[in-house]
Amino acid sequence: MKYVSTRGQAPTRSFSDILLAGLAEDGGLYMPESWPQFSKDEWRAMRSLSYPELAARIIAPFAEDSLTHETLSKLCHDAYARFDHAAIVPLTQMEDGLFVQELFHGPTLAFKDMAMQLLGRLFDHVLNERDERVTIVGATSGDTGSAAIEACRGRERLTVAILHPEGRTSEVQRRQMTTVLDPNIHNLAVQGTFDDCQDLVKAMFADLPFRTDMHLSAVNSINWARIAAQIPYYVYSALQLGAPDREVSFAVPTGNFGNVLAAWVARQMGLPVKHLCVGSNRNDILTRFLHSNDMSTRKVVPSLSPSMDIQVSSNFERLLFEVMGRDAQACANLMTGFRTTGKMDVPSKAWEAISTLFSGKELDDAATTAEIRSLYEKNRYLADPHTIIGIAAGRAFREPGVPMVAMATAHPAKFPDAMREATGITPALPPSLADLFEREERYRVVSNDLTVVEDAIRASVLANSR
Ligand SMILES: Cc1ncc(COP(=O)(O)O)c(C=O)c1O
Ligand SMILES: N[C@@H](CCOP(=O)(O)O)C(=O)O
Repeated sequence: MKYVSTRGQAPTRSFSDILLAGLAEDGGLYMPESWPQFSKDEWRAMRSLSYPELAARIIAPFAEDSLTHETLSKLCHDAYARFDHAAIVPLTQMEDGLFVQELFHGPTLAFKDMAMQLLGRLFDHVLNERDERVTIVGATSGDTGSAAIEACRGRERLTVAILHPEGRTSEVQRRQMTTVLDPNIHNLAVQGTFDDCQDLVKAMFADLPFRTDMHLSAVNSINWARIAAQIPYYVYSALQLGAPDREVSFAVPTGNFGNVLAAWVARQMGLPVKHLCVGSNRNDILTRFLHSNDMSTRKVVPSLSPSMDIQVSSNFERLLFEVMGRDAQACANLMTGFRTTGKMDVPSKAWEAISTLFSGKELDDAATTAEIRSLYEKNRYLADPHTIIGIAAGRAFREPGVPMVAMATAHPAKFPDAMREATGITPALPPSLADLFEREERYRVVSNDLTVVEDAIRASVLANSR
């Protein structure tokens, strides 16, 4: 499979090239040239596969120019060996027609492990083959950072610098990042929001001398490999619920739009996905857009679901590119306009195509707490403040005869204060993290300034190469 940029001004590349490149040189996001297709019989045959085998089968067509099936299969088996549930992504019925799929059984207790455990191994494999090293820069609102750090710690060919917004993650999330003291891991607490961190990452990629010097690479969902590795769990639950002989819908709590985009990709590949429902907190740019074509940024408000405190959803660009008939120039114009004005005038035809398939529901903090409490009282199920937003969205748009699967994106123990407030229960961290609050922390506070951040990263790379 070859990959093209959504902005049309970067060279077409292979899977391993885009794995290492992360963001295209023209500022665009890489997309596969075409969508791999599976026939109904091929989907049916996947029902008997274990999760790692299914993941290898789904990802293979995206990576066939770079990895043999045997290599990919081995990497998938290794990646999911560390998960603490036999099913990897267990599916539970919550109510009539409403299911919850748990994606948080990996080492850092959030759905990011699903892709990141594979990504760390893919980086290692490709860099060993090429005898190269890279510097990974990532932005996190709480979960991507710890998942990336856990997947990349101690890997010789990787230096990792993760930017998080100072004081805007939960304490558990921060400590999961800052207590990892391996010499190749560097945490920067930026005095700003997640959107500032993401802007800094994109600005580092746009600074070509810095990008080339540092051999920059990305672990955020701007990296296509992240999206590819998030597709299999949608396939897994759809097959369990009767696909390809029955339609299924998904509900996903949304921030950077990477998770739900993977569900949309599964649909592009022929999986019968009827509807995609996204949930947001008060930072509701995406749900506002779906309701009324209002894609305008507002000030980010801290919420009980900090990982979704995002205004600029990177992956929306990929969807836009596709629904505008892959017109890269039109896509580039819209993205440049959005960056300068904070408002995007999505053509009405594109908006209609998107809002026919996607629906959105917003929950403020009070509603989030009430929903956590009510689900616990009815089902004795503890849903974290992100997951509950997806469940509420799924419930709102459920249709008779079409199973709705809501994605449980984080373990409730990552957000103890919110859980205690809603239910009176403080969920325990698993034994691997039981001493998290006694561990030493290491991070550096930096201003929201490109030069300051680049200098800090240069120093980290130098220190790691000694
Ligand atoms: C727990 C949790 N839920 C939901 C989201 C939103 O996912 P996405 O950014 O892929 O839309 C995130 C952050 O990405 C998260 O960490
Ligand atoms: N919510 C995310 C934000 C970054 O998202 P990504 O999927 O693009 O890495 C986080 O937890 O950091």
